[in-house]
Amino acid sequence: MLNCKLRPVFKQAQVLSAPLWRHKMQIRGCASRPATFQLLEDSLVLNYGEKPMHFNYVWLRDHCRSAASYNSQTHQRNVDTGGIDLTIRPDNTSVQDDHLILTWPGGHVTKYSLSWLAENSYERQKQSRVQPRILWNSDIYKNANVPSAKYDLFMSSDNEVKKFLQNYLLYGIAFVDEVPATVEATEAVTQRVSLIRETTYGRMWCFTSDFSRGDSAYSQLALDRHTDTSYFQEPCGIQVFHCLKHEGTGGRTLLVDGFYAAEKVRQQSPENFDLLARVPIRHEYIEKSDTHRNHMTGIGPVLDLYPWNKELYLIRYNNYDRSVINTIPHELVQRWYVAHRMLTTELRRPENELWVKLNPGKVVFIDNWRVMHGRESFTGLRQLCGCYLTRDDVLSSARGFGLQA
Ligand SMILES: C[N+](C)(C)CCCC[C@H](N)C(=O)O
Ligand SMILES: O=C(O)CCC(=O)C(=O)O
Ligand SMILES: [Fe+2]
Repeated sequence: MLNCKLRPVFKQAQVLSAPLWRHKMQIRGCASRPATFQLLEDSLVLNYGEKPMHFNYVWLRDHCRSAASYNSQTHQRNVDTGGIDLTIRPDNTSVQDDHLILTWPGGHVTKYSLSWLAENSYERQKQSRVQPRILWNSDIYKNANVPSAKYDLFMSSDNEVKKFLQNYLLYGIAFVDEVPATVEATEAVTQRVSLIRETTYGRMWCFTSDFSRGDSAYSQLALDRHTDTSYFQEPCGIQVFHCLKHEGTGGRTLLVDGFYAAEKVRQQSPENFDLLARVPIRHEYIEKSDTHRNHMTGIGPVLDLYPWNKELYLIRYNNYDRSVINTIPHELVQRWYVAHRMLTTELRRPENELWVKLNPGKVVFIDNWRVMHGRESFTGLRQLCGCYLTRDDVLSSARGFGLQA
């Protein structure tokens, strides 16, 4: 938050393109910070805090929070945006008691608190992260000693769920221990935080190395680090695993923070990072058997970034399911492979690998938009159950607890 004691420096003259006309007004109340504004052709510039903020007039009318314009019970807009004159400008503008007051042609009055405007400005959004995270390699994660939730408390205490979600948001993985080794208990655990996302694999799924589906997951083979359902237009947000039984050797789970690796690429080569973020590729899942017919494709870049602040929010990385590359013009293909190799090199550094044996009782939640999973080959009977969760509902639960998500 901006601090009252910090007096902002007013340098707007250099930053602004020549205004048609100017109106400056400075308010110095006891509790208020000084605020000045200028009226440009299509926007108002507010100096309140460190950097000038620009508010377009149509935007200001569109975001009016008066009872006529906005239903604060339902948090929904009443204003018909399609009916706002695109050349609208306020007839009168003033700052009083930490509020910006605009009178529009026709007499409608809009009153914004300056802190609301600052909070909701593009300039603020551009500087801030949507999701605070702690990026990790194996040592960072282990040294953080992140506690696992315990089943009993997790099922009865909302505060326990809150702590769990906080860890999940920060690290992209979180564990619940002492869960009864049943599908029902696993399902009950997931329902403390979200809704299950049903897919072609089922709602709650239980699988073993029986080749019941046309996918290498249903074998005893090792699986390299990857994200799941990269062939969905929106890959599943969260994956939950619970190993109900393993009578044999091997089968440890590999976890790698894809964002840690991607940020290493960003530091070493912004060009490679940019290429991975810009070039769309396709993933696919084709299954043709007597019992299952599926053909899914999803198209998107390896790295998805928020356009306004370049924050990474999703990684698609699955060498098994990556489909024919025909979305990259020939002059970029070689460069794309070089960039992809740099990411692969980072993802494969042994120090970035977190290996865990999922024994019965331990349920892991994995952010499938961030953290890659894989497994070691194994022998014997190994039964895993789990599900995918809808990301929107996990984040909604987190926000319900007041967490930033
Ligand atoms: C988890 N479960 C066994 C149900 C499905 C596995 C899907 C595997 C697929 N290759 C992918 O990466 O999406
Ligand atoms: O068997 C495992 O541990 C995980 C396999 C896998 O990658 C998956 O089911 O998505
Ligand atoms: Fe997988």
